[in-house]
Amino acid sequence: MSSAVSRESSLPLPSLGEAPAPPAGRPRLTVLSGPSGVGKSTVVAHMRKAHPEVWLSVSATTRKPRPGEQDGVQYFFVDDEEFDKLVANGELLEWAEFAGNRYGTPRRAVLDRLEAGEPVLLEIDLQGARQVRETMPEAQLVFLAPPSWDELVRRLTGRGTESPEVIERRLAVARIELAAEKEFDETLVNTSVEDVARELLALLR
Ligand SMILES: Nc1ncnc2c1ncn2[C@@H]1O[C@H](COP(=O)(O)OP(=O)(O)OP(=O)(O)O)[C@@H](O)[C@H]1O
Ligand SMILES: Nc1nc2c(ncn2[C@@H]2O[C@H](COP(=O)(O)O)[C@@H](O)[C@H]2O)c(=O)[nH]1
Repeated sequence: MSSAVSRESSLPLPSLGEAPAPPAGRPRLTVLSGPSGVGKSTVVAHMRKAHPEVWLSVSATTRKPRPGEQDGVQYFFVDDEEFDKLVANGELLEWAEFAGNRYGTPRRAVLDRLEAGEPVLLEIDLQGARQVRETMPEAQLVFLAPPSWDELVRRLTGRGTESPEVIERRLAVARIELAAEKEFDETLVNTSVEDVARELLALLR
């Protein structure tokens, strides 16, 4: 995306508290992906503040916790050996290496929720989204896009959680992820956290 490109969000919807009830039928697995720093966690946290019933899978990762992150809340923080075991034992629904660390979705918790008839939300990278598409083609894939490339760089840098080297690495991956937007069923543009949270909630239901 060129720095000159600016994008607007496109799905006019009711307020966050007024989303329609889910239709009867099959529970849905929804994957939310998008480049690092676009605002996935921010949007999901905003939505879940108003709707704590929305179940979000907690991934396992070999990444070190950032200040304030707690084991079992943002992630299950594991070492390389533990991650190897999760993979070897088939305990991950999908997994990927992203910018030097590994991340994976614990399979059992997701399947339990789906079997109980509850919708499931995964916040994962492009490689993981592609794996889910292969193994669970009924899943809904949602891409969160930045309003512009410059804004993405601003957000990732402004978050202040990564070194300049890691930011460069994540931005290199971001170019690949942005080029894959067409693989997704829906695109939401994160101009306003409030608006996108509402749009995402409507897609989940
Ligand atoms: N709509 C928005 N407008 C301005 N800033 C935003 C918006 N959404 C998120 N941000 C900010 O952008 C930064 C990155 O957001 P966040 O950590 O949620 O991104 P992410 O997509 O989850 O990143 P990662 O994939 O690296 O985990 C945060 O500082 C957040 O406050
Ligand atoms: N394939 C997977 N990707 C995941 C998973 N959990 C998180 N992620 C993605 O990793 C990057 C980096 O996350 P960060 O917390 O270190 O900034 C981001 O795109 C996440 O969405 C997972 O289980 N599988």
